[in-house]
Amino acid sequence: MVSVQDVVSRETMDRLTEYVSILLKWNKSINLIGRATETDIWNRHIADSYQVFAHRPASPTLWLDMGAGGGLPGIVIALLAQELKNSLKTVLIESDQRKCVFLESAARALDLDVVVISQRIETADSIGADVVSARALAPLEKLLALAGRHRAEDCTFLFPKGVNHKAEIAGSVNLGHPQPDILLNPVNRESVILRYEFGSHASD
Ligand SMILES: C[S@@+](CC[C@H](N)C(=O)[O-])C[C@H]1O[C@@H](n2cnc3c(N)ncnc32)[C@H](O)[C@@H]1O
Repeated sequence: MVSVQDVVSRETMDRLTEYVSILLKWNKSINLIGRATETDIWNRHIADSYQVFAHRPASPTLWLDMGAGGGLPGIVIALLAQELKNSLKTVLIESDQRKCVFLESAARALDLDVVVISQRIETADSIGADVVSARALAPLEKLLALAGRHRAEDCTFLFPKGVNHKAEIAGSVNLGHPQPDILLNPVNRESVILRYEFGSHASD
């Protein structure tokens, strides 16, 4: 099993620990993560989010996480990016206003370069992101349509998906979408990360 502790600095680990503590505190009043997953939060949520970050393209500048919920993976990505000291801005779109209050509060407490947009993805102004992620948001065809309106010409999509990913991919390919790379997720053998690359990202 991959342990986040083994791959990030002590300082980043402390900041992740602070995020976990804020998330668990707010989870008492807002449903940010399933109660049953609280005791396994490092594996089920933090390490799982780390896997999305691990598959980023070279030097991303604007990362959009759609349906950010409690900041998984968006807040974790913004935290991990600080360690690399490259200037990544992270945009989180979330339609639930209470979750947006949480996201803004967590980003402030952790001093992160994060913009929270409290709107539906379908109606938000186009972001022009060079990375778009979404975890547990929607079926693949819908994700592709939502991400498509927010991407820059050169862009990478990273979508964690579960056991039904093969059927979802087949359905989307039938509708004319490209075949994604299927990246194994060492944290959870039943899940994968689907990667789509466009423009210059396709030739990286
Ligand atoms: C199942 S939760 C997943 C949250 C987080 N990504 C995670 O993995 O824990 C889906 C989130 O997407 C938000 N959401 C659903 N449809 C949306 C839309 N059309 N625009 C913006 N947010 C949306 C919901 O409010 C919810 O917080």
